[in-house]
Amino acid sequence: MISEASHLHMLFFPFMAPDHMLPMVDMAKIFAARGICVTILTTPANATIIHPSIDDSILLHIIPFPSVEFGLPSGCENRSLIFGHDQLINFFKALSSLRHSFDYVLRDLSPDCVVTDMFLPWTYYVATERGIPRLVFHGSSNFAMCAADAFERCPLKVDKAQCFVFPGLPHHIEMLTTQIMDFNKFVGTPSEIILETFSEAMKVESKNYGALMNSFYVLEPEYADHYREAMGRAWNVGPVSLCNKEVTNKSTRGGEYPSSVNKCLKWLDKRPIGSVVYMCFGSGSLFSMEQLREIALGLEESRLPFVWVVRNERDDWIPKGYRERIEDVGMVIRGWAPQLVILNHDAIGGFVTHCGWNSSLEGISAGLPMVTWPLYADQFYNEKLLVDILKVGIMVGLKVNTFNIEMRPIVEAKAVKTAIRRLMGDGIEANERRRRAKQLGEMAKRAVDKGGSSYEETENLINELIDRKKRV
Ligand SMILES: O=c1ccn([C@@H]2O[C@H](COP(=O)(O)OP(=O)(O)O[C@H]3O[C@H](CO)[C@@H](O)[C@H](O)[C@H]3O)[C@@H](O)[C@H]2O)c(=O)[nH]1
Repeated sequence: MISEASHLHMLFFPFMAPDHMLPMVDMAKIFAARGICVTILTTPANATIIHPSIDDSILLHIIPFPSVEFGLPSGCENRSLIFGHDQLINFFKALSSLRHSFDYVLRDLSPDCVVTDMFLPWTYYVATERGIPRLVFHGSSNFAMCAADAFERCPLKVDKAQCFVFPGLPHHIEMLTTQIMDFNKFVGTPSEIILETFSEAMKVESKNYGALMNSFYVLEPEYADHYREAMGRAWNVGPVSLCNKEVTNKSTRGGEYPSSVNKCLKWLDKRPIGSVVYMCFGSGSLFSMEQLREIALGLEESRLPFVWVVRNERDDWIPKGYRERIEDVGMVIRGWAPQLVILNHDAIGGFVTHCGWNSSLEGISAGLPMVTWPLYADQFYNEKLLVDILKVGIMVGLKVNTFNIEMRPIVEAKAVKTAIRRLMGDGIEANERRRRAKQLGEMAKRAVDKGGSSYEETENLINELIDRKKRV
């Protein structure tokens, strides 16, 4: 039946932010590689980021983005360029105004289905009015989705309680209330726009055709099942980043081939296998100067080789004489790092991550044990999965889920050093963690290979859509 795939047309419309665009473009590539006719819908500035990472098998359809009309600087079309609440509100308003353009695109291209981001809930209504099924992409793990759902449904949320036990989940999961992402805290604050978008997304959640998950069944089987029982149909087609096989694919994933790739590879090639720690906190996480200084000292005191990605632009956190002292052991990358290239280099032996879902899954796919350092959003859920369920993580011990840099307790250099040394050590505990991580990495690769669970789930969805197309 898959030979009929070329007649099927899927339209992908990612939310414009690196953490959502990267996996959705990977997903689009996975379906294109199976012979589906795939179009990615985006705006001019985002098209220049996506273009280097796709080939002719995928069409890019570009619609204008009304930045200036909504009080944003010209060309400001991606959440990574948004500063402050006013801009965030304007960005979401500008996004909603794309409704009409989206409708015209559906009219002109008549795709057989659309895959759109959860942050674009209005796409459900537009697609439904045109009789086109909408698949949603959330960007989170099954575990995080189920935990968030259990929390939202629970009438017994008590603000002052220290601990929250998630009702109805397959495992006994408890977390400090301060670690839970509670959108209700946004009521009456400038971040209310996120709560509104989230509420809109939840309204259509059970009406969607289903969800495309960037995960694989055997990673979190109880939660993949629980998601389907509690929230709706879903296809686990990941880890999607594994579709980037060559170094060039891995490096152009965030846009142009970054200049740091060759420098990084040269540096890593000189290190022994499994000896280097890689530390990165995702596409948008910034730290206070004090925290950066503590990290810098902790890395240095660990006496282990490291690659550390720093997104802050200021550099007054750099301790005196630091650059010279670490010259032979450490590499600090400012801005954007070729993460997939680094994680999959033999020299890397451990990953310090903020537990964004993409990074968590990329670490799993690379077979690496991790130090977990969650900051906000779903990251504390992902930490639970990595540490308590999969047992491949060591917590650094953060207890407050907050976007506010100043509200975060400081992790001191000594704690950074201790966590890293435990991660990279060669005692029984560290070796066991390493063994499990390696095993998960192999499972991830098997899942996306022919006959694996993600390969099969992708095929099942394609066949179902082909059947549907024949019926309508
Ligand atoms: O220098 C960098 C930094 C990031 N990345 C890539 O960017 C993505 C980052 O995604 P993620 O690890 O999920 O982190 P965030 O950017 O922080 O992601 C946001 O979106 C995720 C998916 O919804 C959530 O799980 C997180 O909590 C939320 O912060 C990954 O693919 C990385 O490989 C790079 O390639 N180079």
